[in-house]
Amino acid sequence: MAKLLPDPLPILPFTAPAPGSVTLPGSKSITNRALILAALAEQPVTLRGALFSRDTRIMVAALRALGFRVETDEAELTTTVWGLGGEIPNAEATIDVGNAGTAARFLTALVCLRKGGVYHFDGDAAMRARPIAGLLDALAQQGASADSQTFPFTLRTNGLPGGTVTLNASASSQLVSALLLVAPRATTPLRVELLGETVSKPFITMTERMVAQFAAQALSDYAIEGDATAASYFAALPIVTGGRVQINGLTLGPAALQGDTAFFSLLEEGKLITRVGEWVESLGKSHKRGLSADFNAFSDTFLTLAAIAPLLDGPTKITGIAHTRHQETDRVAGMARELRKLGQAVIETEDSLEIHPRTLVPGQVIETYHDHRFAMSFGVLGCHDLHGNGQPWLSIKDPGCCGKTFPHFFDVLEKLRRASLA
Ligand SMILES: O=C(O)C1=C[C@@H](OP(=O)(O)O)[C@@H](O)[C@H](O)C1
Ligand SMILES: C=C(OP(=O)(O)O)C(=O)O
Repeated sequence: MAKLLPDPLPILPFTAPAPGSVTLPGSKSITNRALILAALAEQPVTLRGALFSRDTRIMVAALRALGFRVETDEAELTTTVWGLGGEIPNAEATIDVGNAGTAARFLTALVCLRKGGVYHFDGDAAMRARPIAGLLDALAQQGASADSQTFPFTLRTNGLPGGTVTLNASASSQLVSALLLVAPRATTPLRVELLGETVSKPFITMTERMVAQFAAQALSDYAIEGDATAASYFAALPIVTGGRVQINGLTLGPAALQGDTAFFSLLEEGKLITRVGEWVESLGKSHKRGLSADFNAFSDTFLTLAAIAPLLDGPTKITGIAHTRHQETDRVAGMARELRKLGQAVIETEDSLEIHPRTLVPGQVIETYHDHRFAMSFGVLGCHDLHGNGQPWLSIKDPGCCGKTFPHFFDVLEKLRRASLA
């Protein structure tokens, strides 16, 4: 467990360039998919390099509530799930999905494999506003019935007979991924016909590839990549502090499962960073021009760029992010509000933000809206030495909310700062 942080947490700026090394936590998206796929396997599967965070603990607790045997070893970063080949042991369970989108969507589809099951789902207040209706509608076409189209709901399940279902996944790609994860266990082939446009497409490809990995052979071990979204904060750090950071555990290239690695290419093409092996290096002051990019395919990283946009020359324009208004919080509105508090000029549309850098206003407490990405993104901005004397000028409210995906984030940042002074 991460140690208790002061709330609000003043961020100590870096007074020297940041040469240091970080090891990424395991990917949230891969860990929570692998937990589901391991539960569906015919044999025990051990996940290695697994993430231990609020979202993955929620998934483990839910699998146990459903009757699966799951053993975790946090020191070793391993989790073993005794797969039951598509059987869901418990016919009735109460499942708390917190604010984990992956758990919410994937478990809703998983329990439908059980004939005659009754499952009571609920989550955080924020989850009650997040999209699930499209998935419930698709599952209803397979014989499941829910007593509400939003959390909380009780889901009565009837197995997955297969055939064609229609799905509107314009709100979240996780609705598609949820069906794809369980489809191989349907009685006859299950075909998903998508209605309308889908967001966050690389996450659907990740699901397809992982389903194929688990289907190809009876796995006993599965290695989890480092979290590429978490890596975005350490890609941004040298832009803020100068110097370079070594990022261990990031998988790049064609083998990479995570589309969020596109953030690195964006910063490289924008000449904000350069990469040599695992090292990410700032290209220095003269190159710090604002960027324009469509973030639809890797939107979890838009907050990382938006938060450091005040330090870039000229405007930064971020498009393709309307769907993020229905995530942990309304991320577009929240980001505009926090940047304006810091004195920035922000033009907000339904699906975009344009940030025009202005002189930063010190002494602000950043509201985090129970959203880990606000805490971590503005945590990186706070590393900028605004006053030139190493004194904090920005604080983060509820910094512990980073525990959703990266419980030790602020410890890692502080270690890097200390390393920069050595
Ligand atoms: O499938 C996944 O693991 C995810 C899909 C994306 O969500 P949406 O499809 O809701 O955009 C992403 O934002 C989320 O952090 C993880
Ligand atoms: C959108 C996110 O999470 P979730 O899995 O809850 O959708 C995120 O981690 O940025």
